[in-house]
Amino acid sequence: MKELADVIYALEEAQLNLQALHHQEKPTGPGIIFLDHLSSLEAVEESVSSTASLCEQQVIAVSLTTLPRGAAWKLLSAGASDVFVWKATDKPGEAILARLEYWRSAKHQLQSLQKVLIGKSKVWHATLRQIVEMASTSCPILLLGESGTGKELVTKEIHALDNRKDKQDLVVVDCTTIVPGLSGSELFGHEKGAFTNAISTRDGAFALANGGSLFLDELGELPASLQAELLRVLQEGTYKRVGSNTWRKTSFRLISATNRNLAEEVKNGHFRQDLFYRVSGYSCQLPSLRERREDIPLLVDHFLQHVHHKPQPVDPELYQYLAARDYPGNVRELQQLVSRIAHKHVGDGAFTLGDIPEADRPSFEEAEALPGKVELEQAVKRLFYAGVGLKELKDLVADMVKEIAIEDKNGNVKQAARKLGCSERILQMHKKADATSPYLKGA
Ligand SMILES: Nc1ncnc2c1ncn2[C@@H]1O[C@H](COP(=O)(O)OP(=O)(O)OP(=O)(O)O)[C@@H](O)[C@H]1O
Repeated sequence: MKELADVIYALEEAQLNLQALHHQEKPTGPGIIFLDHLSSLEAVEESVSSTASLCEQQVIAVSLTTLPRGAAWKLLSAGASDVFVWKATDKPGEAILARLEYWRSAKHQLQSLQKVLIGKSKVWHATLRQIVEMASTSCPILLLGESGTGKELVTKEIHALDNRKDKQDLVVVDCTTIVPGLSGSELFGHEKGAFTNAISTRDGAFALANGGSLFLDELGELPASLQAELLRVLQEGTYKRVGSNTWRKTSFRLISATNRNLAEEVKNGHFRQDLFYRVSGYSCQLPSLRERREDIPLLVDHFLQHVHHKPQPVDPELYQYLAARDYPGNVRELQQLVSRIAHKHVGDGAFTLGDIPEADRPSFEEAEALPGKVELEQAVKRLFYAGVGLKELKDLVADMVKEIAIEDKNGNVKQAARKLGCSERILQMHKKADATSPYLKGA
C-alpha cells in the first residue's frame, strides 16, 4: 500500500521509532493501528480492543481516509485513546508525536500519583486518570465527594502536578469559616480600619493565591452575598480589598470542593447557577470508601507504615474485618482507626484483631450485621418477591462471588479458588459458561 509507506516514512521523519507488531507478539509501548477505506471496521475494532488492554489503553487509531459517520465513536468505545484522520492536519507525524508525548508524561504522572493517592481498584484508577487529565489543563476544577474521600489531598496533588512556570503557592480557604459580617475579608483582604479589629492592612486569599492555586473547601457553604462577588473575580480577574476603592488584579487556578450535591443546591436556589458553571470547568466525583473496599488492605498497609515506618505482617482476619466494616467518614475514618491500632500494638509480631482498641470493637449485634447484611436482605427480598426460586438465587450468588474472586485476583483462577476454598475446575467451568452464556454477558 503506497499510502501507508508514505505515512510510515513521515512518522520516521518525525523521529518516531516505529516497530511492527508481529503475530502473537505483545506490544511494549503505545500502539498505532492504521486503517483505510478497504479495512473492515469490525476487524479494526477487534484489534483495537485486543491491543488496547495490552498497551494500557494507549492505542491510537489512524485512518488514512475520511472515516464513515459514527466510526470514530465505535473505535473509541472499543478502547482507542484517540482517533485520528491522517489527512485532516498539515503535519500529522508531529501531531501523533505530540499525543504520544502527552501519554508518556501522563503515565509518568499517574505513577507518581499512585504513591500518594493510594488504591488500585478500577474506580480509583479511573479517578487518578481523570486527575492527571484535569491537572494538565488550566480549567477550574470542582471536586465532589463525601467527607474524608481525599478532596484536599487530591487538590494538593493537582497543584503539585501543575507545571506552570514560576508557580506560586496553594492557598486553602475553608468556606465554612467565612464570616459574612466581614464582607469576605478572608478572600478580598482589608484596609486598616475597614471594620472593628482591622488594626492593619491585610492581603486576602485572592492576593495570596496570585500565580498559584486557590482551594475553596466546602464551596457549597459560601454565603450568598459572596457568591456574586466570587463570580465577578473569576470573570474579570479583579477585586477590591474591603474598605478600598482600588481594583487589584489576580490570576490563580481555582479548585473547589464540596460534599453537597451542588447541582441540587442550584435547583433549589441555594447556589448560583452561573457560579456553578464557572467553577466546574472539570468536575470529578471522588468515590466513597464503600465503592472501593478492595483498596482497604493497601490503605491499611500505607497508614501502618506511616506509624511504624517498617513493613510488619497483618493477620488476614484483621484485613477482612477492616475491609468489611462501614466507614461513614471514609478514608479519614479508616486512617484514624488504623492509627489507633498501630499505637496499641506492641512488639514485632503481626497486627491482629486483638490490636483493635476496645472502643472500636463491634458489639455482637453489629458484628452479625457485617458486611452490609441489611442491603443484602433487601436485595434478596426483591428477588424473592420477583419470583426467583431458591436454586436460581443460590446460583446467582455463587456466580457473583466467583466473579468477585476472579477479579480480585486479576484473573488468576488458581489464587481465586484458594481464596474461595473451592476447586480450580469450578471456576474454570464458570469462566467458560460466562464466555458463552448470553444471559451472564448481558447481566
Ligand atoms: N487515596 C488516599 N490515599 C492515602 N490517603 C488518603 C487518601 N484519601 C484520603 N486520604 C487521607 O485521608 C484523610 C482525609 O482526606 P482529605 O482531608 O483530603 O478528605 P476531604 O475529602 O477533603 O475531607 P473533608 O470533606 O472532610 O474536608 C487525609 O489524612 C488524607 O491524607
